[in-house]
Amino acid sequence: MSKRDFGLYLIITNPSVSYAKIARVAVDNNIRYLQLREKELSDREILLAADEIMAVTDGTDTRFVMNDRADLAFLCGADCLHLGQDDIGLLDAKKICGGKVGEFGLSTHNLAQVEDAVRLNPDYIGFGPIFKTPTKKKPDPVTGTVLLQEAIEMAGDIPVVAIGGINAENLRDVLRAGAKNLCMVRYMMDSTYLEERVAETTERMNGYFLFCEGAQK
Ligand SMILES: Cc1ncc(COP(=O)(O)OP(=O)(O)O)c(N)n1
Ligand SMILES: Cc1ncsc1CCOP(=O)(O)O
Ligand SMILES: [Mg+2]
Repeated sequence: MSKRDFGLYLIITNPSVSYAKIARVAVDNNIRYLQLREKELSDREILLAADEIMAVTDGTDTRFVMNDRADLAFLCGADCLHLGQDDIGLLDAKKICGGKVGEFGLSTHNLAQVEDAVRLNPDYIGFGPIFKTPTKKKPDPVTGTVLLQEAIEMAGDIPVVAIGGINAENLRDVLRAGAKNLCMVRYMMDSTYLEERVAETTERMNGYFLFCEGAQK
């Protein structure tokens, strides 16, 4: 794992427990990025949710990420903004955020997009959907793990977050493809056992990384 990699990335979408509880679990488990991705809420509700989360994450190592919206990221003072292919571009987002938002992540769904994203030097690149997922209303075509491996190689030093359809059953396939960072939206959000799922997934990931280090010696 390179210094820039961070492991598990948490995204909040239709959670089964409160925002404050998720933020507490993220902080206690040293999760570096916690993203608010609520597609059905009003802008006002998103800002209220952001306040609830940042009341817990502020001053910790967990960075609060606003999804899609540079204006809301600026208003709530998010640590990071995540932009998709249909959102405003990174340079425009930086103009809006005026230095108040320190980090930026970009979504990609194929290798051409990864190549473009690398040129913009974001703090991380999301890549997927790796597998079929119902979480996104209009998902891009499934990439599979072979393309994921190529995306990770292409991104070089920039951390790649594998996303889309990842669960406890296929986690090992994603790790075998070389993923050092990944996100499981439904698996984490559909359960009231979030704490257990985060701890167990982090343990499995760290166990796999240690196993790989041992095999290289
Ligand atoms: C870490 C991370 N990776 C990818 C995405 C997906 O972003 P996008 O393609 O813009 O889709 P929506 O999440 O906005 O539906 C993400 N949010 N986070
Ligand atoms: C936001 C997003 N971007 C690509 S796939 C996806 C949804 C991931 O959700 P899940 O982990 O539940 O498949
Ligand atoms: Mg988006």
